[in-house]
Amino acid sequence: MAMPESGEVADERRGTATADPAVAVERSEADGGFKGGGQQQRSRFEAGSMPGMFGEKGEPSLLGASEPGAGISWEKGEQLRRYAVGLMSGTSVDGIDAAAVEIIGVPGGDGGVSVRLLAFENKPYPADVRREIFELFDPARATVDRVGAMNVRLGRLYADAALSVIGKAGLSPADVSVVGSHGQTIYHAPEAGFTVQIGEGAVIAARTGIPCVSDFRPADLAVGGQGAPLVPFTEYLLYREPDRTLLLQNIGGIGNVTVIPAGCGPEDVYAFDTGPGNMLIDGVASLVTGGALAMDAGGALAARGSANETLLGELRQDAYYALPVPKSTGRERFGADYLERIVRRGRELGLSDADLAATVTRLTAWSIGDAYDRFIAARYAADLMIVGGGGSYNPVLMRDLAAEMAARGVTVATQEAVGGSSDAKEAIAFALLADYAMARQPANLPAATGAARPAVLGRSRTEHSTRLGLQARQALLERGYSRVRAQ
Ligand SMILES: Nc1ncnc2c1ncn2[C@@H]1O[C@H](COP(=O)(O)OP(=O)(O)OP(=O)(O)O)[C@@H](O)[C@H]1O
Ligand SMILES: CC(=O)N[C@H]1[C@@H]2OC[C@@H](O2)[C@@H](O)[C@@H]1O[C@H](C)C(=O)O
Repeated sequence: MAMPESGEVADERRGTATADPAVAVERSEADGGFKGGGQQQRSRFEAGSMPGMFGEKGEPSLLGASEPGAGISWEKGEQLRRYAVGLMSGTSVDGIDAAAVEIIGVPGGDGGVSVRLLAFENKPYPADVRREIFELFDPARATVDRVGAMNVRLGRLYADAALSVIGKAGLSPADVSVVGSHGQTIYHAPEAGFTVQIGEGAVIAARTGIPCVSDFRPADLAVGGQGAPLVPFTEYLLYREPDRTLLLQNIGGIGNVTVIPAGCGPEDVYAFDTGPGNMLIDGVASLVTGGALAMDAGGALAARGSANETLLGELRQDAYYALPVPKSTGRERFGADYLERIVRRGRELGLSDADLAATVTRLTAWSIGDAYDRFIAARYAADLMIVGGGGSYNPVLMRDLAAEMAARGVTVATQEAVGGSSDAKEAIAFALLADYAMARQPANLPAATGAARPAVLGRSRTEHSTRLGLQARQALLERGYSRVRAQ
């Protein structure tokens, strides 16, 4: 989605936000940052990890006091403060979300970590890039030469997005300890043990001079997980509360929910993909306008139609909804072919464009309520559902979702309403996941992905010729980041 500059958005939203002090997400007055709450709970991941990483209070540091330019600043006895960039390109293929953040705390340490958003940007993909990515979703057209070329082209675009958001945050590349880049998923086949994200990390590292962590998902797949969803680990770190059970619902191309029980440890958190998010809504908007619209902006099309119960009844029968959790999905199931079948059937039933849009919008909302009934309600009564992702900007979808969840006694709020950012959340998550990767700390949640055990995620690329990038990495290594925990 083509978003305005983050500062403007944040300011505008701040005016309308109904900050809920009970939610464990604090927004900095200055810049819309996040700070993790509930960090007092010790966890399996945290307990005893990397003791003495920063020395006892007052002990001389390895590198002395704050070192501007080393990517971090650190004073005696203080916790490590560093800057990181997170890049996310989701299944909607709308572009690159880039977040520059400040991170304080020890990954995997007792005190937890806090993250503050410094700047956010969304860089829409050039039209030809978006078009070609859609072609690469078709395995027959995703030939090695095309995938290889796009891998490098995206690497360059990601690097430029990172440099841009770094500038916007008032930082220079030398200040940044790591870029975490999710990449663009072009195929996701967890049942076959693989997933493919492209956007070459080596290119990002070379072009920015900053170490880059990419390819987060394969390490989880390698230990039996789905490789998705990965954001729940960061949601556990940043959102958990002692007294309320939260559902964090993302509505991107695909919908996914994270269940964060009141007072939970990491082993209690679970998550799964609920089904299509905006994917079908975008698809209908595009199909009925001959490609002129990439989304149903403001839910305008759906608002003019009505959901058709016959078609809905048929779509609800899709086997995905009943599959046991953990589970993840993508365009392989809910992509172009599925959409064409829906539109064909809708036409048979005499539906207008607007009715089709209203029907797939209602289906997305229904799938989230249905997932609650099947996989959550018997275990936890949720206090609040916090919705992020671009779907939260679709008022028709939000209306339908609020109705679904009200029937189940669950209040629905947007990320903005609790001081977060629907746009920036996943990019922030990949900055934090990269920070954990640099610290060689596990960052998957086995209960979310189905992995047999925690795994250190990501593939690191370092630009060795860049003195400051290397220096930043050295500084992290010297503080114990090289310790690999037994798995
Ligand atoms: N103003 C708006 N009105 C309606 N829909 C919107 C609006 N803004 C964004 N969206 C929807 O949000 C989508 C983008 O959401 P988002 O960026 O969260 O997805 P993503 O990160 O690509 O997906 P995923 O989380 O599945 O990887 C758009 O494709 C569109 O459907
Ligand atoms: C394979 C893949 O890219 N999956 C995405 C997708 O988009 C939403 C949902 O499906 C989620 O499972 C995941 O992304 C988020 C960022 C995650 O890993 O948490």
